[in-house]
Amino acid sequence: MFKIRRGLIRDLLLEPDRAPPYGAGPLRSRSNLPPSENLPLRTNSSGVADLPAILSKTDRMRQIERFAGQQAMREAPERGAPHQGLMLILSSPSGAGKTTLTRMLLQTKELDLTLSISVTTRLRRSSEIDGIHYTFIDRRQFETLRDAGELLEWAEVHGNLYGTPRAPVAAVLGRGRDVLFDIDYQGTQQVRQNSGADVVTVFILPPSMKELRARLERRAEDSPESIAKRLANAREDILRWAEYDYVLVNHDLQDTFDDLCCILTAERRRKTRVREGIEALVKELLEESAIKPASPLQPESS
Ligand SMILES: Nc1nc2c(ncn2[C@@H]2O[C@H](COP(=O)(O)OP(=O)(O)O)[C@@H](O)[C@H]2O)c(=O)[nH]1
Ligand SMILES: Nc1ncnc2c1ncn2[C@@H]1O[C@H](COP(=O)(O)OP(=O)(O)O)[C@@H](O)[C@H]1O
Repeated sequence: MFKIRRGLIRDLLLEPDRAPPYGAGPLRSRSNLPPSENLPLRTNSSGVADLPAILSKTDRMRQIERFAGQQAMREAPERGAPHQGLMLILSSPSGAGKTTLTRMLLQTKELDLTLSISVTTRLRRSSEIDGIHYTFIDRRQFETLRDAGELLEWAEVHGNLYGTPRAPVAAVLGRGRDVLFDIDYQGTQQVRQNSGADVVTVFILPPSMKELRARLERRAEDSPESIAKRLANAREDILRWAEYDYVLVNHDLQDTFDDLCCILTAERRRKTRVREGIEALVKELLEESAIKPASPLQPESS
């Protein structure tokens, strides 16, 4: 079962500044939580978390847990070379929740995801750490990287430049590990063109435009002009939903997170991604079934 501690959800929804950076600190195990924390988390109609609460996991997630060993199987040396990792891309209009979901995925160590840290010319927000959420660079540095071919993809979004450094992504994928991307539709198109079968794309929609605006205002990280620009650009973003493999409506944060875990698990188990390991296992099964059973014991002569 993939567990998120209650405090993390509260921090992410209500006090994003207090949320630990990506991947920081171990999660508490559910069995260590006091009983009052073992309650399902739901957000109310205004999108604010009802507390106290937690994300109990449902049978759906227990099924996922049963398959948790598949990553190890993909990498088992005796079953052949490690499979190339997959690229999980999240996109959404600004404020729909992809940064929050990214944090939850990274905090869930069992998922074993590595974030692709983009470079950007945007100004750093107060809640962001250079080198963890983004690497903040100026336009000249960005253009140097881009012109040297060091970016896997890049785009201009809301008047700023964003790009994915190529080398770290290749290194992680080459070790058979999966990489998580928080990039826009333009970047998604470029990655898909270059990396086709290894790419899984998920589009996150807000439940309503009213709620999208409310989330951007509650996040309180951008100027009113910047929020207005993000809302104006949301129309164009939203229209891109059909280009994605999966589309989720982020009404309840826990439900959306659960759905993402299901998508990731199913995609990891695709026949094309586990073929080498399964072929080796099937060979062993066939060899084992061909071994003749030992002959029955002869009765001792008196
Ligand atoms: N193409 C591309 N888009 C990116 C990259 N990094 C971030 N973005 C997108 O840029 C947009 C703006 O991101 P950000 O400034 O963090 O604002 P937010 O979406 O309001 O949190 C979002 O749609 C991100 O997904 C990148 O490396 N490449
Ligand atoms: N399902 C949800 N219900 C209520 N608030 C949410 C939900 N998902 C995210 N939020 C909040 O909405 C705001 C914007 O989310 P964020 O993850 O920063 O969006 P994005 O990265 O897509 O711009 C944040 O304050 C976050 O805590």
